[in-house]
Amino acid sequence: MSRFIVVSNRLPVTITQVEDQFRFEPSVGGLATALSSVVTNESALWLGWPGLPEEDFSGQKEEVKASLLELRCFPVCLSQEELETFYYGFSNRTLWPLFHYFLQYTIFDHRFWEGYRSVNEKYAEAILSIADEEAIIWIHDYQLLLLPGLLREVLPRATIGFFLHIPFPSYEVFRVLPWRREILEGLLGADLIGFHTFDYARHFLSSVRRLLGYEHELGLIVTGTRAVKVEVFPISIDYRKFSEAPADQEVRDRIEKIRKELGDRRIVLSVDRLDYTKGIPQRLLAFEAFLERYPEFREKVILILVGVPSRTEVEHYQELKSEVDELIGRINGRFGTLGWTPIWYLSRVLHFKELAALYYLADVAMVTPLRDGMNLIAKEYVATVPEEKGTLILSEMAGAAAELSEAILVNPFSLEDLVGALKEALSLPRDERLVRNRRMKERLRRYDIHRWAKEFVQALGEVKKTQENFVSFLLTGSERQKVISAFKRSENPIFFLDYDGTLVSFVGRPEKAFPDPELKDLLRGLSKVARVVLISGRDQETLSNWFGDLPISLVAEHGVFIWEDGKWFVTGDFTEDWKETVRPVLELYTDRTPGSFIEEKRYSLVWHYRLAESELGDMRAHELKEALLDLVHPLGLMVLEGNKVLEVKPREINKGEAARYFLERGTYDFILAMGDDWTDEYLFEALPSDSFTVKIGYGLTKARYRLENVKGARQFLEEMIKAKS
Ligand SMILES: O=P(O)(O)OC[C@H]1O[C@H](O[C@H]2O[C@H](CO)[C@@H](O)[C@H](O)[C@H]2O)[C@H](O)[C@@H](O)[C@@H]1O
Ligand SMILES: O=c1ccn([C@@H]2O[C@H](COP(=O)(O)OP(=O)(O)O)[C@@H](O)[C@H]2O)c(=O)[nH]1
Repeated sequence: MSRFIVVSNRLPVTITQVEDQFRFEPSVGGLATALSSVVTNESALWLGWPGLPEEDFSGQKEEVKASLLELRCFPVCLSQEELETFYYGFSNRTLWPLFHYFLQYTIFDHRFWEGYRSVNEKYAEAILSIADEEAIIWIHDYQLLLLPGLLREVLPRATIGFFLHIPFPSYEVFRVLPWRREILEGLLGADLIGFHTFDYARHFLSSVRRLLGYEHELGLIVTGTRAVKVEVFPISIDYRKFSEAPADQEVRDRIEKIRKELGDRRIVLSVDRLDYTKGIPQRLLAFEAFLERYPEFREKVILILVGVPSRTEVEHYQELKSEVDELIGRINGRFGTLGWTPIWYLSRVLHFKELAALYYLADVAMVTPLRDGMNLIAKEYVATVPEEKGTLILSEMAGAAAELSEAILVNPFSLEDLVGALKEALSLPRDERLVRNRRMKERLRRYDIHRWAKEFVQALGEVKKTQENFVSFLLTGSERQKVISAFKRSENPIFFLDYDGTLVSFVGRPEKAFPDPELKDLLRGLSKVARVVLISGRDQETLSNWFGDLPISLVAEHGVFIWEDGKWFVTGDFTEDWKETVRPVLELYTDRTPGSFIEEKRYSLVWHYRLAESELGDMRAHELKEALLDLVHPLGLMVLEGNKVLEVKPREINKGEAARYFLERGTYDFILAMGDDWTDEYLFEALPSDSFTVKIGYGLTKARYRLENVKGARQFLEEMIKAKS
């Protein structure tokens, strides 16, 4: 069994076939390049696709597998058909364009989706063959969005991290995906989800909230069953490897050779996979416009354009290739002279040393994608180029722009911006270049790829610890029997039961959550075997209308009123004059938040926002709470935060105080309390330590136990009745 497993669609090595020999070469692409320096540990294994359809090596599968295992790579072999639907289909004709805001290129095809799901399942099976609950599994990128959820079903305790290398689009774009919920649920199988930038994380959190209804606090999402952390980790590079490359003899020789060929011409460098997200045609058009507008630079500048063929079976990539070829031909034909070709075009993969030589030589690197998750070329260039020499032109739409703010930042859709940036970059004084590069180099040196990986893995461990605070025991198995046996032995038991969210589920309007006949029977049954106190935030009238016919006690408004022997009495000397001061503030927020409304109780005012648009509701609730804090304190009031409600009420009223009223007037040898939200935490906290306290649902709690939902709570209470009969 392996301890640390990295999973990505592409292994960091790709198989290529030369005659009947297989060669294993490093894969190109940011992810493969970045992570290859992370999986170095003996017990680590990298699982992924080796880059060729399995039909191409079917006769030698075992041999290939063995060679890959020696490199600590565990292959997931994919057939041509699987690649069609999973890789060229859903991954690169649906998710890739959609997540990069190319809606016009996005195809929604059910066949692609089926293929995507089944290949994700195939990955899950492969992982399960080498991992158990103790494993740390780090999954990468958009090809495997369902994998965390699939693994979680089988390994509920495993440590699973997920990192997305491409942008997560705004909710308005993501919402068009027909399988948007499945995708989010798949991701939420992870313990930690990482993004390159704060904006991507923000977009993800917003989609989770709007589509699945899960809130978050400082990036911690609490679903019905788990806590998942969302964090920002901008990927970096192996800084040392790049900064030290120019000292390597082979790199020096290459530099020398190119320099000789170019003389003192200035170099503008452009390196990308040939991908429509990279803004290559726009860059070429800008270079053309630059030569046109500034003739003094003709013959003095060369654009070296490296375009690495990529995803060549997808039509938009083929179209891009033709477009780039044509543009280069046109520009070279238009401006070229016998001694000067304006654009040198390399349409192949360059190896590290070739690339390093170009980075070293380039006066300007033009990194102007229309959208890019991060873009490592920008970082590699800054790390390699001498500090007094290079200038980086960087697109605002690349994740890297969030860190490399000393670059000349451009909007890649603006020809004017691009042309102006080229002119500025080629004219920047030496000192200015030095200052800018030093700052960027220092940042990359400190936060390199090792730090990135280390911080992610560390954060993964911390999430696991945070989760422990959430997990009061699920009330199952022997623990459940223990509680039931204690109840069976008791002679004078008491149950404190919350109503909404505990005995009935939430609905849009509170008055609609009335008790069903089964619940009434359940409470009647319970009242025969224990003293039952229904302890709620609801008003007196509702509670006595609904439950007045049962032999149970009722607590209304969190403890203001108690119903015993068929009548209500008030538990303290409360006033309501404060309402005139507080009500206008609540009204102001109600007017500003469609869907919200005020509920007036005898001694409290409640602002409900369950029906408001979720993000707006949360934002307004936050603002309202702030606005109320200063106001309520001198009035002896407090603001209580419940489930999509804010309640203003006298400070001394809470469910804990209400429970004390009963405990001081009787001797009980078994105390059970059940509740689902913050108002019930006062109850859990106030009870003696040997009480049996149960939180319904998942969340931070003082309760000893947890039950998953209303259904589970009712089932448990049924068992309690049976135990005594
Ligand atoms: O595997 P391919 O389909 O050939 O594509 C190559 C890789 O492209 C993408 O790279 C992304 O990750 C980089 C590192 O985090 C980031 O700098 C860049 O902005 C992203 O586009 C893709 O995400 C990888 O999965 C591919 O392997
Ligand atoms: O000829 C090339 C072109 C690119 N790369 C590597 O490919 C990666 C490209 O990563 P980036 O994040 O810029 O974009 P991606 O291709 O992942 O979208 C970088 O690490 C480059 O060093 C390479 O090895 N040879």
